[in-house]
Amino acid sequence: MEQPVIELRKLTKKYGDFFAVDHLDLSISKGEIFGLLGPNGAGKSTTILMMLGLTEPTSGQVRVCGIDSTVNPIDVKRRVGYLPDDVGFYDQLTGRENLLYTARLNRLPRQEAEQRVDRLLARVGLYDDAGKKAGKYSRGMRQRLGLADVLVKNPEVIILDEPTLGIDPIGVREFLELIVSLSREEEITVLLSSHHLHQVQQVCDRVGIFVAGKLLAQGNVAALSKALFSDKEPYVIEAKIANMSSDATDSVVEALKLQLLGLDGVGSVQFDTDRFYIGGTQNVSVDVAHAIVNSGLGLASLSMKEYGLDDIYVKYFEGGELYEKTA
Ligand SMILES: Nc1ncnc2c1ncn2[C@@H]1O[C@H](COP(=O)(O)OP(=O)(O)OP(=O)(O)O)[C@@H](O)[C@H]1O
Repeated sequence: MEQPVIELRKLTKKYGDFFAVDHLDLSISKGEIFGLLGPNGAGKSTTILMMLGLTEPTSGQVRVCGIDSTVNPIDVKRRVGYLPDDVGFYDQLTGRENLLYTARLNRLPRQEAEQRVDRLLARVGLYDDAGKKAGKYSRGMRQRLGLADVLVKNPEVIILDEPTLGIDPIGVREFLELIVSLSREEEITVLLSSHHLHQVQQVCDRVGIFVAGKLLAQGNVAALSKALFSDKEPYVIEAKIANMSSDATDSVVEALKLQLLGLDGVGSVQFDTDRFYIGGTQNVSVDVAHAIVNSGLGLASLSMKEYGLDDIYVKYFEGGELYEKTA
């Protein structure tokens, strides 16, 4: 198997007795867009600082592009573009001059630098504003200029720390689309740290849920719900019965409950007023629909709930109730 581009092993950072990052294991492959999702104070920025070699781990290992960030931070810096939530530019210089300055710091020959800078300005949609002073850029424009700035050195990895803070919704969408197309076209590995669930969900191939210094789970949304809700039933089907009026249907409902409970993958069946709630480990909606119709009851509607990132968010980030069924 190809070596991961980002690899953390038991990575730990303590401040006194406090674990800011607690034995973190994580592997990110080439070209992957990985979302580090966690509330404020979870330890995301500390983890990023260790990846960049800007702060030393208390214990554990961090390798980026096969290089130990703690031992060779300068080599890592050459290959990694880091975009913080607010990039510092020279406000009196134009967007283009700022990028050319970065190119000079990275020792790009002048002609190559000019060509690359113009290509990048066009790529991030700032070509027409390239002659404006950076100090006059909007927040969204600054972040796009920031992205062009990290791309000047042709990085293998881009690390973005809350890159969309303070950008309006259209700007956010454009920015995220840009990240995805860059990653796909140039096989750049992306680590996106954020506490915005929906943004992470929109663009990331995999997500890691990071709370109190620990990675609680990682994977795509389906894998995450499985990992985080394995104690629960991952599927809940709600079936609403039409014309529930007669007492005569009580016996039908009772018989149906037993029949539904007998279906493969069903763990629980509840009935309340005019609807069944069928919980289980599989999506059995077709079987449920057949059973209800065959019992002679009318089926008004059938809907299925799968645990998704929303539930994860409520559970881990807002401390609320996960899911409540009417008893
Ligand atoms: N230099 C430091 N000294 C002591 N504690 C620190 C230091 N830096 C960070 N911490 C603590 O470590 C924890 C993790 O902080 P970190 O900034 O990594 O979180 P985060 O997930 O990036 O949150 P945010 O989104 O708010 O930046 C926090 O409780 C923070 O107070």
